[in-house]
Amino acid sequence: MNAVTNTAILRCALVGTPNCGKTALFNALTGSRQKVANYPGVTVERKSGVLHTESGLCFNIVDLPGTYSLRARSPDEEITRDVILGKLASETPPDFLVCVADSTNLRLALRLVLELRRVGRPMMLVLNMMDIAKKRGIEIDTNKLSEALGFPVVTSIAVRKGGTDALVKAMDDFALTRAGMGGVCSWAPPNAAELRAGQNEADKIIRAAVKLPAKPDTLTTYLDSVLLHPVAGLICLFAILFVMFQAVFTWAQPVMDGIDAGFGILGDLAKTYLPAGLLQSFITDGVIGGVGGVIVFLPQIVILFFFILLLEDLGYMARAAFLMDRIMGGAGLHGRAFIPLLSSFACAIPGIMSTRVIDNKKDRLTTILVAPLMTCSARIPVYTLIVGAFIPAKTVFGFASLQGLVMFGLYAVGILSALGVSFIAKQFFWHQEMSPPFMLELPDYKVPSAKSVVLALANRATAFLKRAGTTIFAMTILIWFLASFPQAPAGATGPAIDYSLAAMIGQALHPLLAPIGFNWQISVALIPGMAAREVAVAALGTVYSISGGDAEAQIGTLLAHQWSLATALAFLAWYIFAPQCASTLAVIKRETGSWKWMWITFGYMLALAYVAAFITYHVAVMLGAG
Ligand SMILES: Nc1nc2c(ncn2[C@@H]2O[C@H](COP(=O)(O)OP(=O)(O)OP(=O)(O)O)[C@@H](O)[C@H]2O)c(=O)[nH]1
Ligand SMILES: [Mg+2]
Repeated sequence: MNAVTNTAILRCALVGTPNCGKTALFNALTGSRQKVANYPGVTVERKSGVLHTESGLCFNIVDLPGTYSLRARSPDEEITRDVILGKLASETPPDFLVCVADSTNLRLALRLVLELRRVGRPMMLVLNMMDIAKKRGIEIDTNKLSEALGFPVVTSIAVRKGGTDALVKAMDDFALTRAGMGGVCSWAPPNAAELRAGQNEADKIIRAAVKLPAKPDTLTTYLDSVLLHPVAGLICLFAILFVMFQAVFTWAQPVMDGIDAGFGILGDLAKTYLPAGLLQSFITDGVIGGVGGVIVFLPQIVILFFFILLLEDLGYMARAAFLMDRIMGGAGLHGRAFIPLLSSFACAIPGIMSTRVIDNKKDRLTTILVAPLMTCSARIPVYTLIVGAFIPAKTVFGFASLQGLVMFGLYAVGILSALGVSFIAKQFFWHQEMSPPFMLELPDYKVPSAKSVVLALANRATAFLKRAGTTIFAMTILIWFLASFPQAPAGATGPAIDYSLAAMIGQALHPLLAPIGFNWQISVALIPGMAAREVAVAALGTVYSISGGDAEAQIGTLLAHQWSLATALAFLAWYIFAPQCASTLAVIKRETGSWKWMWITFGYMLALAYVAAFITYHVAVMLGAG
């Protein structure tokens, strides 16, 4: 046996069934901040991190997507299988496997563990979620379990401080006693008899080592009787979504006003202390009018994510998927599409990536095709700006804010059009094939951990601010430059911006966009808006403040004076559909491996955007909103 030197790096992979807490363990061991949530299929990529233990060993830990078996069906499960079997050319195979099991669901876990044992890689087992198992009165004899399995077994609580100490110690011991790990690795898909034998052995081991309580988890059973009820459940789902959107609109307002006032003071300071001229214009019109105009929306984004994170951690998301399965199935969407589509409320990019959990290729493509129609958080600034400027802040039905309702409506149109497009795609591309039945394990409800919600929120907020400071800032500089140069000739009478490059570009595009009610200022905001949707807000802010709008006025007030209601509504309609985000298109190309699907998405969204804006504009004008 080779001796393990203290400088050796040991590669280990975290393997287990979906939702057993692999990523929570990975984060605890390596100090990473990968996404953890209470539903199966959160992790869809391999991620690695490093753990240095007190004894001086160094582990390279790989977190993998969850899987029930090595007979991979979906792209995320294939990643796990390939890493375990060492089939990835780009990656050294793991030295050993750390199997992670949900202690409250050992039967499922052991089936995978026994399958993994046959692969022949050195392995150990971690019984995670021991806190929940204890609370439920599940008793597990780890010594007996280890004896029956033939490798070490330890317990852990991934989400508690110190909850992984025993695991780290066991990993150290394991590495030191099994120096020079390697071993032959082979795997062939098990046949029916082998599968049955595996389940029998798992049951036998459980009988010997586990004592289950007489009473199962009553809280989950009780909550599910309401939340999964075909009628009461749907009512709850819609009530939750309604509260969420009302909150995004009303709770955020005071903080947004505060931030806005802050930028107002900064603008005044810049005006007072900077000499009038290009630098002053750059700071007030470009940076404050543009980037500041986007940062104002941080509170709304934080509130939206707060709700999403809470529901994810609670274990509600998989229930919502279950409830929506019938409706989605009618539109030709697989039940498993729900979570990817829901993640797309945050951003279409992780949404599209999480379609990897869908095993049927056609179902996966349909989901990718419609994911960008879900209202991502980058649309929030655009929607809020227009809704805030054009829809009166009234209370209707005695309790609901009209602006909140309109916002809810915009989201609803996004969802309905996603259902419509998937229905048509199903007919058009794959002639209504039957989807395989929907199977998604429902996780137990868990009390969300305040720490993980706060950390995840901080992550989201930083990401948003970083975007504002990079992409949006860069695009704002571009717009400011285009809108400021060339400068007006001496003796010019009109506003300086009319002589600028921006005006030239805007005027050139205008004939194309005039039929949908867009003026040249909007036209010029659309191209840099491809970098990120919020850029449109920054761009309008910059263009209108350079146009010599009242410097003190908020961009919303300016727009309310400059645009007709019909134009504002057409702009909203455009933003529901427009393929305004280049990164989303790039991810579609990467995930489908073809340019074709990227162009199909781009084309159909552009066509929908144009048609929707056209109809909205002309109907609004006919109704007298022109
Ligand atoms: N109470 C408790 N909750 C835990 C523990 N470990 C994980 N969780 C929670 O269990 C849920 C699932 O955790 P994840 O780490 O996302 O699970 P995963 O195995 O990575 O899931 P996939 O990536 O979907 O395969 C989350 O809500 C975690 O906060 C634990 O030891 N105790
Ligand atoms: Mg995970």
